[in-house]
Amino acid sequence: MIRSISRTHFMCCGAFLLILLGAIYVYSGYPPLFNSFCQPCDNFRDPELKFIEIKGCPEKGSWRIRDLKMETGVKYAQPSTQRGRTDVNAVTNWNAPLVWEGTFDPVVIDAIYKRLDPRVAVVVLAVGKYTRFLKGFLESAEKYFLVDFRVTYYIFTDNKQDVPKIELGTGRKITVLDVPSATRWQDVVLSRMKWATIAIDKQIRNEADYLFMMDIDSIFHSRFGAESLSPLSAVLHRGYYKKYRNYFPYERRGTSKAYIPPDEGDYYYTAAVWGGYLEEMYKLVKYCYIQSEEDAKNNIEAVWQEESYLNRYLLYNKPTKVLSPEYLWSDYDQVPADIKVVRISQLVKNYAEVRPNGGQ
Ligand SMILES: CC(=O)N[C@H]1[C@@H](OP(=O)(O)OP(=O)(O)OC[C@H]2O[C@@H](n3ccc(=O)[nH]c3=O)[C@H](O)[C@@H]2O)O[C@H](CO)[C@H](O)[C@@H]1O
Ligand SMILES: [Mn+2]
Repeated sequence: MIRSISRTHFMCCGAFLLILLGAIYVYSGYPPLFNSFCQPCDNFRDPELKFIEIKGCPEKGSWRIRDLKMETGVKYAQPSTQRGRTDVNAVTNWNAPLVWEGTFDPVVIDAIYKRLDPRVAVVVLAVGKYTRFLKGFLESAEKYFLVDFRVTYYIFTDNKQDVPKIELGTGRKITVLDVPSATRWQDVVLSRMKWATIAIDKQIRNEADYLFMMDIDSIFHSRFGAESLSPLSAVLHRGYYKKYRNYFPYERRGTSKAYIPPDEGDYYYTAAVWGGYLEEMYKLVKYCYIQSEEDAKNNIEAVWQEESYLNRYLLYNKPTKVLSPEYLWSDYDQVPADIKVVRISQLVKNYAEVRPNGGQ
């Protein structure tokens, strides 16, 4: 009798303990046990190529931008179901936001995303004479780029001594990494994919939740804020956002891994600004790197280097946010009426002087 009571007693205590532990686990905010810890890390399947295994994601991945929570008491204008931008389309045909000035309220956006406090990595190359662009880029980014967020600029350069000392805001820092010099600009722009892949593996994965790839020859002029964040965000190239898809400068040679057939295509995206979850970006930069290596083995260089692979990837793996050309304009071009704000703009530069092998 005593033995049977103590057995029942023991089982009850055990069950109670299990329930208690389960409750603690759920309340502590951990992801469900049987859900993947690294959702964005499934391998990428290119429709025409064989299975490409791109492994990554050893991270816990508890940070998720889809969490659209806001505190009580935030004061902002009521959103309208009737009024909004009518001169541009603010949604893609796969129902992702297409972000223009007037399609978001910065107060609401900041109230949502500052709570999440993501660690943002910005990867830029400044090889050869391009170190001259660092000062303007960094100083203007400190004024306008994700202000009050944690940002680390990863500067890849062959010229460490030319990296300027810039006063940085709280929570912001610069990490300088060595890369070799190059004799062709084409090699530099393509190498961005390789260095980003390696640096994510070695270092950035432990230091960032979100990653942007950017050109260095640019100046920020206005807010470039958290409205740009999503699992995978790409920017419409200013030169093609009103053009018919067959005029896009996609890679059209069937022999290249970046090939896009005629009559296909959504938008033409620039490779000068793009960003996303660290693991989404890892998949994408590694994809561009692997595909360009494959092409190189066959003596092919895609027509617009990494931009060509990026465009192929994004055609078959749609971005979750598309940013208007406000998120990368150019000082070469006049600003049309539909661009209400130039948030960042590429500088006019003397290509022949600044690049190791000249060229346009
Ligand atoms: C607006 C736009 O669509 N820009 C694209 C276009 O830019 P651009 O013609 O503006 O190319 P670019 O000369 O700025 O090169 C791209 C970036 O590579 C780095 N760099 C380049 C050369 C060099 O000697 N040292 C160096 O550091 C630097 O960060 C630079 O900003 O074509 C390039 C090559 O296809 C890239 O796709 C760019 O993203
Ligand atoms: Mn550029």
